[in-house]
Amino acid sequence: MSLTVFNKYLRAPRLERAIKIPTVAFFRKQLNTTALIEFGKYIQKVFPAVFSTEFIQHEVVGEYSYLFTVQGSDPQLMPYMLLAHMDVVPASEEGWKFPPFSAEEDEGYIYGRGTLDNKNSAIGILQALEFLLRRNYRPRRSFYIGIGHDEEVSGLDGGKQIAMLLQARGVKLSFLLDEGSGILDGVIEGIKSPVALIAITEKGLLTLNLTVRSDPGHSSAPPKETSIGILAAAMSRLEKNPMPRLFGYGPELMMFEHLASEFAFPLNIIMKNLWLFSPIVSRIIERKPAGNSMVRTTTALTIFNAGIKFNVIPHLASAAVNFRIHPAQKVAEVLEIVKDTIDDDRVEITVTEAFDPLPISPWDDQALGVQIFRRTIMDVFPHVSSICIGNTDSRHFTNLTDAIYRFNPVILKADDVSRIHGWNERISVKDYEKQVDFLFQLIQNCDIDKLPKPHLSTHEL
Ligand SMILES: CCCCCCCC/C=C\CCCCCCCC(=O)N[C@@H](CCSC)C(=O)O
Ligand SMILES: [Zn+2]
Ligand SMILES: [Zn+2]
Repeated sequence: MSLTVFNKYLRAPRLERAIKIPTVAFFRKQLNTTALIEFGKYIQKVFPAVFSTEFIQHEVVGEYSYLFTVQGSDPQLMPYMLLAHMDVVPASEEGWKFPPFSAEEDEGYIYGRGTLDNKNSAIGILQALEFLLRRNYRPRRSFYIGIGHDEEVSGLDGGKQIAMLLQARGVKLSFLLDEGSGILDGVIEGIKSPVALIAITEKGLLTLNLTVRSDPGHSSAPPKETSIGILAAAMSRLEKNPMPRLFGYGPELMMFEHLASEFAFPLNIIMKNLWLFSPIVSRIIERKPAGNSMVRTTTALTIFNAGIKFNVIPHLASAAVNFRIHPAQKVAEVLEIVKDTIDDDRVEITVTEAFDPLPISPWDDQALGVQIFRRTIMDVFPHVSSICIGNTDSRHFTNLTDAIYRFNPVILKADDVSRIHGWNERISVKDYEKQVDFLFQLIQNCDIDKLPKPHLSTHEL
């Protein structure tokens, strides 16, 4: 059942009102809890059927996160899970066309923090379910919905607690769908038509704190080197010496091979023969930030702190560097390279957070999740497997399933990727309604007895 005519329950105003609630997460334990509470009240108000249907249980986990258990009518079918988060990264008004929590609509776009990451999924999932319930739909297959409250600051108190609760209950999932990729339109140079990339793994992460201590003193008689100068030099070395190219050593190889037929001649031949051309291809792809993130472990200098007054030499300078680890590398190896690159004992290096790249989810035609996604997006976009360049709450669920997929059915154009965590994050009203439609259909497709026979290759879809 496709939604050609949108019902009022599927339209965007519910997302707009959710965007206006500033559920900002600054650091772990530094969350706008007033807004998180308001968000909880808001979803109860606008999704009454979700909260009152007798076969749906809702629980508040870790004070602000939500877990919904939708009891299907057939207990023989293995459940699945839809995951999203309500928290957002901070946004200052500077640089935005409209204030980031205004949800202003302009030329068909809703502007605001969380429109892509990730209130579009949180509200979209609940909105699709609310609509199904109002049509008296009772799912056959049970499923869980997790709406985390601290994904942007690690997910340890929200998403992870949900995962632990389900694990303690002995739950096993047939698959899990989270944010983390999208339908790319003009993002990959050389491909004209939109492609739906479903991320089957997720990069690892390493955040380091760098500290330099030196003697404080009067700025009128400065030493040759200060804590700021030493630290700045170390940071600059890290930025000027990117991590090695690893293109072709992870699932991105498969992704580009799958995509080969979407490229025009001669790129299609080149992409089909990456065993030979990957050194050249990686040099082309790395020129843009999103492409670079596919090619290597990325290095991002994100925090720099030092000094209190213009005429005081500071004792302490500290900074943070955030690495996103390519699937072919591990934390330990990245740390070794960092130490060699900095090569200065005066720079104290401490690990703030670290985890290796996530396991690769099944991508064969037999995997239920794959069949469902094929079915749900088949008529609209070709799809291929990919890597999620950011991190998601789904990484806390590896004990519940090996089939974790990261995909938002939202069209991302070339300039959209930088809007995520950046200025002018936005979603078109049309795209949001399509996302709800996708979720509405996906829930129903999970109940189909026999899914269509898989196609042999992705470009046939
Ligand atoms: C050849 C070019 C290919 C380019 C592919 C780019 C695909 C981009 C598609 C979507 C954007 C990625 C969004 C990732 C979602 C990340 C969610 C998030 O922000 N998570 C936080 C978690 C912090 S706790 C570790 C994060 O910082 O990653
Ligand atoms: Zn997110
Ligand atoms: Zn994010």
